[in-house]
Amino acid sequence: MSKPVRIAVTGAAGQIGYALLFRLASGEVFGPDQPVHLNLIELPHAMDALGGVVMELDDCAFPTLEGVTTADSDHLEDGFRDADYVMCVGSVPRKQGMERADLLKVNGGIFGPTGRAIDAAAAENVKVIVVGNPCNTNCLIAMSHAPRVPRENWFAMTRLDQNRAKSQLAQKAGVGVGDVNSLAIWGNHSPTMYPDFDHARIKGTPVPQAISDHDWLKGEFLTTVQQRGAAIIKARGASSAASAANAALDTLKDITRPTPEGEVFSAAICSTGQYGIEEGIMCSMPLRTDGTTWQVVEGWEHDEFAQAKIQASVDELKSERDTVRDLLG
Ligand SMILES: NC(=O)c1ccc[n+]([C@@H]2O[C@H](COP(=O)([O-])OP(=O)(O)OC[C@H]3O[C@@H](n4cnc5c(N)ncnc54)[C@H](O)[C@@H]3O)[C@@H](O)[C@H]2O)c1
Ligand SMILES: O=C(O)C[C@H](O)C(=O)O
Repeated sequence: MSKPVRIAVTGAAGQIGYALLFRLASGEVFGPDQPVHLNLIELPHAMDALGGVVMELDDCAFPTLEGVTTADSDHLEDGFRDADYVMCVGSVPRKQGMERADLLKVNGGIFGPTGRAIDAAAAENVKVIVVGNPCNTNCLIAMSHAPRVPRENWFAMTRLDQNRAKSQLAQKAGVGVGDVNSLAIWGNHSPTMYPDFDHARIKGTPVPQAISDHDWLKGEFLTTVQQRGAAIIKARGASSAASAANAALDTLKDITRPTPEGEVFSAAICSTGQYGIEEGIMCSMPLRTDGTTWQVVEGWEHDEFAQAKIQASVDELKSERDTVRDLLG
């Protein structure tokens, strides 16, 4: 049996964790012939609950699950040891009436210790996906405490927003979601995010030609995607979990498999100045990869409307970064 891929998941006993772990263990991401080892991390008081999740993982009898290691948040290095991938879910979700940025006060302090422990214990080429909100800025915090880990190995999750935008466009156009391609999310995982409909395609046709209702594109479409998280909290009484876990798995697939022709994937990455976006902020952009090395898709042109929307989200990211200066390494 080949060497297992080791995936660490923080917050493993939470809602998203419960929707995520069994799919990871089943071989969905790395295939039926690639064993996986799960490193599961939780708060001390949640370790018993995590033990129950581990029992259920055992009881699924997944041939691809080589083993499980558990650690509490007082022993983070044990939890991240030799991890090839880290999925940082562990954090507090918002309640109705809150913005994700309001979570910085309660969640921001998690990600400095997380970054230091990843730096100390994870595998040499570890790749980190931050889900915990506000995910862009939490990722920036963790990354700033992990100088050993290349900047290009850090991702904050905006794939849920991409999935949401594709679904809305497909429904509006009366097509299957698989007919919608090249939809990228720019900026912050917040109400300022910009789903870039200009560069998306429906059955190969640019969206502004496939959907003639441009007022809808510039209005209800944007606000539906931007406010979807809050809408789900209002409807469910809890924040998204299964769709978030699905997007986390999509992100793991996105960064480990070649991007199909005509497609892009969205994740917030550490800007190196692409599109004039200030270096060093974690900004969602259109990406493509050969399965090993990713690039930002260059050369997309934006009209004034799009430029203003993207700039507003970039400005918000800069403001959040300034807010957490004391938490940065
Ligand atoms: N980026 C996205 O698109 C997206 C989508 C959905 C949810 N989220 C965010 O994901 C996070 C988790 O959401 P959830 O619904 O799973 O919440 P949850 O409360 O159900 O689970 C969170 C788990 O994290 C654990 N935890 C808290 N602090 C921890 C720490 N320091 N170390 C390890 N574990 C810790 C808790 O014990 C809990 O079990 C929230 O911040 C939420 O806002 C992001
Ligand atoms: O909106 C939230 O707080 C949860 C998550 O970020 C989402 O987009 O569903």
